[in-house]
Amino acid sequence: MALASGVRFAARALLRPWALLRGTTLGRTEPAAGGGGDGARRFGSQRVLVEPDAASGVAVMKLRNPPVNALSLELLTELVISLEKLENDKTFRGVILTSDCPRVFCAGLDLTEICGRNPAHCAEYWKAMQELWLRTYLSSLVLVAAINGACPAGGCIIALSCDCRVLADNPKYRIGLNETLLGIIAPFWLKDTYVNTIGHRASEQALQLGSLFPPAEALQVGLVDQVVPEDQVQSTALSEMARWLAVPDHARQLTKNMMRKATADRLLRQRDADTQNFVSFVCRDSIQKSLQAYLEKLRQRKG
Ligand SMILES: CCCCCC/C=C/CC(=O)SCCNC(=O)CCNC(=O)[C@H](O)C(C)(C)COP(=O)(O)OP(=O)(O)OC[C@H]1O[C@@H](n2cnc3c(N)ncnc32)[C@H](O)[C@@H]1OP(=O)(O)O
Repeated sequence: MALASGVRFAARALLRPWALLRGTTLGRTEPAAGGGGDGARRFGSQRVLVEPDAASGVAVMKLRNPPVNALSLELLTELVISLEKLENDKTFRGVILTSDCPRVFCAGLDLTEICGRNPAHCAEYWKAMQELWLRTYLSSLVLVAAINGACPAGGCIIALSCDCRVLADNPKYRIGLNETLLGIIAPFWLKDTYVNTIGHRASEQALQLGSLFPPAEALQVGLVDQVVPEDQVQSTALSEMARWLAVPDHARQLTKNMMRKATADRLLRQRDADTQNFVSFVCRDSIQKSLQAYLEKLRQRKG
């Protein structure tokens, strides 16, 4: 597919600077605990743990960037590489995306990547964020999000880019796009992803209010597909996966592409402008002050 190869090309161009991966050990393979054959070997990188099961064709991909899985440049890059590796291996048809950090699925953008940084760094960072979204949103694999913790902002977008979402039933595990509460604005492709999932009116309200939905409300508004007790998140994600994998791949993939291509194309057409817009916005003094104040509040909230 032209679009897929375009995205792959862009990813390669983006990912060529390997120096980016400070201290990563990409491609490392090690036996899973208690594991034996190939199907039980896990691989991944410092911040993304991949547990592949060749027999079922499903891999579990765990985010492990403690304490809160903030989307640092390294984590974004490692996620894209891990996903590409699985997509290129015909053994795999599905990925369950989950967190290795207790109580948090993903805290969204790593605010330290855009606070007090120069415009070039902010641009590089935003391109990596765009790339991860394009990759997940258009992935040929079935992606199921097993949301085992809080899931604000960029974390929510990663979950919404999956095909299906299972959320643990814990009132602290809220999900949504809360950008306005930080004094920032969700870019159009985050908004589009929201609208495609929960509809225009619900998005209009939730985006303006910066709503973070607790599980029952998230289910009601359609942000997640199932809410289950915490100890059943993984098994429910596997059952969901089986349901999706029962459909022939080619028909499901073409249908997914038909549903999502226009939204992705919109970003692909104006990627540079979106990057420039992001950089000039976050580098404003007033926005830097808001972000600093928000980070400070997060730090003080502790304990
Ligand atoms: C055209 C303009 C376009 C702009 C587009 C911008 C798009 C933005 C999308 C985003 O993703 S913005 C980021 C929004 N994220 C949040 O608001 C989440 C903030 N975090 C939390 O609410 C909580 O941390 C949590 C995720 C609910 C977890 O709570 P918990 O009590 O378990 O941990 P904390 O004690 O709060 O945090 C631990 C530690 O981590 C730091 N931290 C938390 N979130 C972030 C983050 N997003 N980036 C960087 N650092 C973060 C926090 O400050 C603590 O640090 P410390 O040094 O240990 O005190």
